[in-house]
This record gives sequence, structure tokens and C-alpha cells, in this order.
Amino acid sequence: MIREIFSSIMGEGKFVGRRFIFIRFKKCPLNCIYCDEVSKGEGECRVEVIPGTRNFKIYNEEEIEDKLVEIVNSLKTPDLFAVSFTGGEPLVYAEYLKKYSKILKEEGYKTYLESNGMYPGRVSFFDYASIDIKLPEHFEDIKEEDYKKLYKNELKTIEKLYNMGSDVFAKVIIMENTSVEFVENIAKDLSDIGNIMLCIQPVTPYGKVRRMPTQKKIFDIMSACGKHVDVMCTPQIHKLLGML
Ligand SMILES: C[S@@+](CC[C@H](N)C(=O)[O-])C[C@H]1O[C@@H](n2cnc3c(N)ncnc32)[C@H](O)[C@@H]1O
Ligand SMILES: Nc1nc2[nH]cc(C(=O)O)c2c(=O)[nH]1
Ligand code: SF4
Ligand SMILES: [Mg+2]
Repeated sequence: MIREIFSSIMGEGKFVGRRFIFIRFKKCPLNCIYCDEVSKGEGECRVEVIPGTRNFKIYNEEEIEDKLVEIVNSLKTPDLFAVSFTGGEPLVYAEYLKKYSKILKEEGYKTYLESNGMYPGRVSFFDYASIDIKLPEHFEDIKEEDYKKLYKNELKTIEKLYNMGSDVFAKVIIMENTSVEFVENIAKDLSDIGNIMLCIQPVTPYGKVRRMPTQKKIFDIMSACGKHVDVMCTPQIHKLLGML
């Protein structure tokens, strides 16, 4: 279920630059062409021994699940902002996630969800949430009706978290072929939900994706979205810094 736990600087979105502990779950039902988490399902479970050192202890699956609080406590640093549940797709493991995010909250930690938003029915409370809104070009081949369903679910997830009082924002990964109008329409839909920040994240070339969007594309998208919502843009800074 859990693939790795480590301490790093948040490299994406509204809280970029803050210190986080990352709990990464394994599986994900989607298959984004740019996904930098290729080992979705298999592989060992590794836990950083000392924050930021990349020294890992290998655990077996069951062992780590019961020791989660102990492990998080061992990675706590004075600058810690929150504990991120990411993946893969953390909401694949919704029951475990609900139980442990509540326990960690009771222990005094702020909780942060990083999700693709495909499971609105499984969402529980998090202090902060980053919900991806996927675009059709993120997939090798997606039927229009499947994309529409995914999009509807993503908006529903954001709305649910917003109404629960989570500090939720939307993240859109943009590519060189991303349409300005398409992202502007997303911004309009977000503004109908409430005061939701839109974080534009230029794709980091990976796998079959070879190029980042141009500066013009980034500025055009930001200007168009800025008519409707609060918008910011950041690349994945942890990769620039060579961090996990
Ligand atoms: C690995 S995903 C895990 C959480 C969830 N499955 C999702 O997609 O939101 C974490 C974040 O990394 C982003 N990401 C993955 N590969 C990327 C890449 N090559 N360039 C930019 N962002 C990427 C995803 O879009 C998502 O916002
Ligand atoms: N440093 C760092 N920041 C991140 N923000 C989101 C990440 C993720 O994979 O969910 C991530 C990650 O993997 N590392
Ligand atoms: S939804 Fe997230 S984990 Fe799943 S393939 Fe896309 S980027 Fe990767
Ligand atoms: Mg990542």
C-alpha cells in the first residue's frame, strides 16, 4: 500500500518551498503520459532514516502500515508545515487514509492531500488539498465521455473539500499542445465553486513528453485564467534542486 516516506521541500503548487513529510501510496488507476511515478504497484517500501539524507530503511508492507505515526514522528523537523499523502493515488486506499489522517491530525500534524480527484465519494477532511485537473492530452487515448466523467469528478472533489473547509487548490499540468481556451474554461468552472486558486504547472519532460510549454503559452494561459481566479505558476522545484 505505501511505497515510500521521506522529508523534503514541497516542490509543487500553492505551498511550494514549505517543508513536508511525504507518504506515498502505490497504485493509481490513471495513466498520465508524463507521470514521474512509474512504479505504480510494485516495489519495496522505503523510509528515510534521517530527514533529507536519502538514507533508507526497507520495510515490508504490513510493518509500515502499523508504524506510520512512529515513522512520521521520526521525520519531524522544526520547520515542518504538513504531512502530504500522495502517490500513486492516495484515495485508492480511502479507508486507511481517513483513519491515519485523523490520527496524525490528533497528534498535532496538519494534513495535505495530493489527488487526481477521480473519487469524490471517498474524500474526507484534510487541512490542505491539491487536486489535479487532468487535460485530454494527458492521456494517450481517452474517450470523450470518459474525460467528461473524470472532469466532473475532479470538480466535485474540489467542491466537497472546499465545503468541508479544506484549503483546497486546483493544479493543471500544461504541455506545449495545451489549449488556452480549455484551461480558461476550467478556471471559469472553478470560480463557480468559490475562491479556489489555480496552480499552473509546466510539465517536466519525462517519458514520451519531450518539451515544456513555451513562455508565451504559460503567459497566455495565466492571463486568460486570471480573469476568473487567483492563478500562479511554478515548475516542479524539487527536481531543479535534485531533491526527492
Ligand atoms: C505523482 S502525482 C500523485 C497524486 C495524484 N495521482 C495526482 O496526479 O494528482 C503528484 C503530482 O505530480 C504531478 N506530476 C507527475 N509527473 C509530472 C511531470 N512530469 N511534470 C509535472 N508534474 C508532474 C502530477 O500531475 C501531480 O500533480
Ligand atoms: N519535493 C516534492 N514535492 C512534491 N510535491 C508533490 C509531489 C508528489 O509527488 O506528490 C512531490 C514530490 O514527490 N516531491
Ligand atoms: S493520476 Fe497521478 S499518479 Fe496517476 S498516472 Fe497521473 S500523475 Fe501519475
Ligand atoms: Mg512527485
